[in-house]
Amino acid sequence: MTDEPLVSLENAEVHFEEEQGLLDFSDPDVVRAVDGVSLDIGEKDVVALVGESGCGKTTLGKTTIGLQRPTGGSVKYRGQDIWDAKDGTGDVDIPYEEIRRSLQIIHQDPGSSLNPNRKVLGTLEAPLKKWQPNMSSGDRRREIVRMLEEVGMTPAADYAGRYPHQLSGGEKQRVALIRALLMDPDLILADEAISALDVSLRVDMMDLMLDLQEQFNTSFVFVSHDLSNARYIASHAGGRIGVMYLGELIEVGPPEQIINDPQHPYTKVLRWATPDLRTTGETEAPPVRKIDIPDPKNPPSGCRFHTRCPEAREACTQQSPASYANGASHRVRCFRVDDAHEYWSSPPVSDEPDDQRPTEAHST
Ligand SMILES: Nc1ncnc2c1ncn2[C@@H]1O[C@H](COP(=O)(O)OP(=O)(O)OP(=O)(O)O)[C@@H](O)[C@H]1O
Repeated sequence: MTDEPLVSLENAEVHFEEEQGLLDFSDPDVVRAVDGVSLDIGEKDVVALVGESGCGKTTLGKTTIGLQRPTGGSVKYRGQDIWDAKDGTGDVDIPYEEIRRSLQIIHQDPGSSLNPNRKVLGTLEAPLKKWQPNMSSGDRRREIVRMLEEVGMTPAADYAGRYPHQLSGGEKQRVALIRALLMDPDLILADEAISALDVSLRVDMMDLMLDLQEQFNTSFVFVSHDLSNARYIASHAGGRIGVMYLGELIEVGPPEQIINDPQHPYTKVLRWATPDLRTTGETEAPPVRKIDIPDPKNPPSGCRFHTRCPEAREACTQQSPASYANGASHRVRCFRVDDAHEYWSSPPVSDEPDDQRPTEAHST
């Protein structure tokens, strides 16, 4: 990693206002999809984002690559605020076009991101024509053949002439991956890029991404709801796992730390919920006080996990934990990593019904 992060999020938030009917005059509900997330991504870095459905992984991933405008905080590419570059405000050192090319995405469903009426050759020629207009047609084709062979789609000439419906799910995803790589990106967001594939093909696809990541010196943000897959990618790439809960990044660190010695009680729940990662001492019952996930439109006050957390104390209901450093590359949003915090002298929470507790929305 160089000193300047490739992408840097500072206190980023994305709050979505729910759509309302014309004759609804009340204030719209707001979903806090991403809240107060700070994260640096370096060159050749890999961050696997995990968490339950709806916790904000995709929104955070899209914010990281400049596809989602944050409603608060900042997102910078090599020190350049992405949205200042887009809007032409302030001193723009890196043009938006350059940022757009450098930050790419591959989607969960490659079928819908490939034009059904375009052969593979046409799909892959488009980015080269746009970003390398001086490249001769022959060189373009040579490059595409080389990439198809690289990802195991041989004979390449045969695959180049196929339409998306003539490809398997894994082959479509490989074409989407080549298309992103042909832009010569610095960072690729792989948004649940393997979840639609047959289980037997997922490891192959992850291995391919790891190979290409290494070969092209690309950084990856890998979004997954599966902690095992996140561990596989992050540990093979020497990267990190980031755990999200209700819009917040509650723990981020090296995979072996996150899996073998998680510090946030919610990370322990995720590990418990992943059968092949459960440790022998773990119980049959999930390590939570309550199963129900709170409504992201009305998240709990203080620590968002306190309503389910078996370790929660009164302090957790009142204050939102900072992101504490716990070693060089490990951060945790939980008072328990701060030996001096008043949490330790505060009484355990009583299990009164949630509706008797103040929420952020009600208490402000
Ligand atoms: N464009 C939008 N408008 C309104 N709400 C949105 C929008 N996009 C996402 N949300 C809401 O923001 C929250 C986070 O969604 P997001 O898709 O980022 O979560 P996720 O962790 O990726 O979920 P999943 O694993 O189910 O894809 C959810 O409550 C979702 O309904």
